[in-house]
Amino acid sequence: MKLTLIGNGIMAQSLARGLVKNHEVEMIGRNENTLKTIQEQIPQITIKTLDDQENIEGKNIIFCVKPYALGSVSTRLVGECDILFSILAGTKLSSLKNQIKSKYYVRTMPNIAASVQNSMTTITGDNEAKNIALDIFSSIGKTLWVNTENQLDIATAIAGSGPAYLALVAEALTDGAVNAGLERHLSKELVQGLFSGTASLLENSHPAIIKDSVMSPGGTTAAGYTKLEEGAVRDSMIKAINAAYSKAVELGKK
Ligand SMILES: NC(=O)C1=CN([C@@H]2O[C@H](COP(=O)(O)OP(=O)(O)OC[C@H]3O[C@@H](n4cnc5c(N)ncnc54)[C@H](O)[C@@H]3O)[C@@H](O)[C@H]2O)C=CC1
Ligand SMILES: O=C(O)[C@@H]1CCC=N1
Repeated sequence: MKLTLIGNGIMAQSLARGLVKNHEVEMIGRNENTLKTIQEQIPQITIKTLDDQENIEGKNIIFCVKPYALGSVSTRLVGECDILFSILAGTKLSSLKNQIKSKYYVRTMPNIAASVQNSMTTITGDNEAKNIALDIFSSIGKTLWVNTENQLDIATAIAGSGPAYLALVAEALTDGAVNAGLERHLSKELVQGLFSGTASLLENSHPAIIKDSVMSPGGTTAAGYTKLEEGAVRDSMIKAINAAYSKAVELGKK
């Protein structure tokens, strides 16, 4: 299947890197030089600059611009596409329907790990396009179909924004090891291994069980864990997800 990405930013490039393995990929952007540089890095894609009257008739579009650019880009699109897949945070299906003509509409929320084919992508929209959507986004990682846009907005907070939150934890742990006296390159390697091993454990174990099985009475883990509770890490995580979700809802009202 041929897929047309509109936008050439971080996410369009991440998606393209994964999608080229199984699909024909066209990338439409504003700047020819930027597109050429991207094509040098992902030679399988075809590139095209956005026309003032860009014909999308019969195409399968993955819309990858910033939410605020929906209005200005959509006025340049003519014709009716087959399926419009949007990755825009917060932007409602109703808003897409008002501004871009398509047979079917799908909202998706991938994450930056699409670039290494390990995205966690949440999807909702027209049921007629469900199987195609799951098939396309499965080629860049795991997928989860949900039935409401509200669920997708919550998924945006956790799986869309989540890499930034986990990256913060990874960076902080690394700094902690450096603070304790370990060389940075060794600290970094340890944290990479830690994340990968813990991700494997999480496939089959509840987080609380993992925590309980690590924490010995009066041991090192308990000593460190107390500090995390003092720093309200759990409370901060819950508040972060709530704030990101509220922002997605707010973007949807614009
Ligand atoms: N960065 C991330 O981790 C994720 C981002 N998203 C969503 O992906 C979308 C793109 O985000 P990024 O790739 O991070 O942003 P970016 O800034 O890297 O890319 C945005 C793209 O939109 C284009 N664009 C902006 N205004 C335009 C206009 N007026 N006319 C034509 N093109 C225009 C830019 O040229 C660029 O190609 C956003 O809607 C965001 O909500 C979704 C999941 C994860
Ligand atoms: O920060 C944002 O708004 C986008 C959506 C999810 C990840 N990045």
